Amino acid sequence: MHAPRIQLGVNIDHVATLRQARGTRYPDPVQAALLAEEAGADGITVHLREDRRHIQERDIRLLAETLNTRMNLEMAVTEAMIRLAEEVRPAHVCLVPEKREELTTEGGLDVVGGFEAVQAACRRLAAAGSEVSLFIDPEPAQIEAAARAGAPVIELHTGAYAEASGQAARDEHARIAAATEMALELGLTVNAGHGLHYHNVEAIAAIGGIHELNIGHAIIARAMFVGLKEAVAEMKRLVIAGQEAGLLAALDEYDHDHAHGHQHG
Ligand SMILES: CC(=O)[C@@H](O)[C@H](O)COP(=O)(O)O
Ligand SMILES: NCC(=O)COP(=O)(O)O
Repeated sequence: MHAPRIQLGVNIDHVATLRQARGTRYPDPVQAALLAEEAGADGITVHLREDRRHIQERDIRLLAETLNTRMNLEMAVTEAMIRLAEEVRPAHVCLVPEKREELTTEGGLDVVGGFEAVQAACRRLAAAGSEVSLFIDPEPAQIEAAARAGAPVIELHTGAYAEASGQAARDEHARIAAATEMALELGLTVNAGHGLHYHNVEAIAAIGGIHELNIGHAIIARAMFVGLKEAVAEMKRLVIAGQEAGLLAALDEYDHDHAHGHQHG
């Protein structure tokens, strides 16, 4: 059973968090991005927040000129952010919700409630050459609206899964797996992210059909102790191992069903 190798997008926001803590030039997120690429990152994700708490416009412009892989620019659905993306033209733009008082992204984008604005943003950003993804909760209504809005990609919010444990975590995992299956049937590319770390990532990577995982906070935290390149390489090994385990499980299930006469569509 062959599947395209799952991709790892490394989010470098929190390198910038450390820089902004003192207003110094270091650590430079651009340097971090190039090191992450050397360690195997398939892309670099950056969230330009309206309150500029970490990533700055300067970072975005320099990354656009220096990355060897591809930039995934996360941003709110605002006129200012859309105009910046139309100017910078990143390979990918991920539309995310933003509340100034939030510690981190709390929920998925409400595509259903803000359909016209999201659809218009998808059109403008696609016209500028960016591939648009919508950061949404694993909810059927939001997935259907995302497809209708014209986004070719969704990123499933894994925050609830990451915060849960025991049966609740298993339930959230099943919710993400079902959302992935529904989205694939609608022809969407499915990414996932938020709150993933070294102990919960493999189960998400094992979900069949997931194209990319975007992971940041846990990698940057690990880098404090092992260095950024090792932290990225370790996460990439886990993500690939997770996908392989998922493929093997699917193959075992196929062989079992086949041996017992179940026909597959
Ligand atoms: C959308 C998402 O889940 C993250 O990529 C986002 O960047 C979180 O915001 P902070 O990076 O500010 O925690
Ligand atoms: N979209 C998720 C992302 O880019 C990274 O989220 P996190 O790993 O920092 O929680």
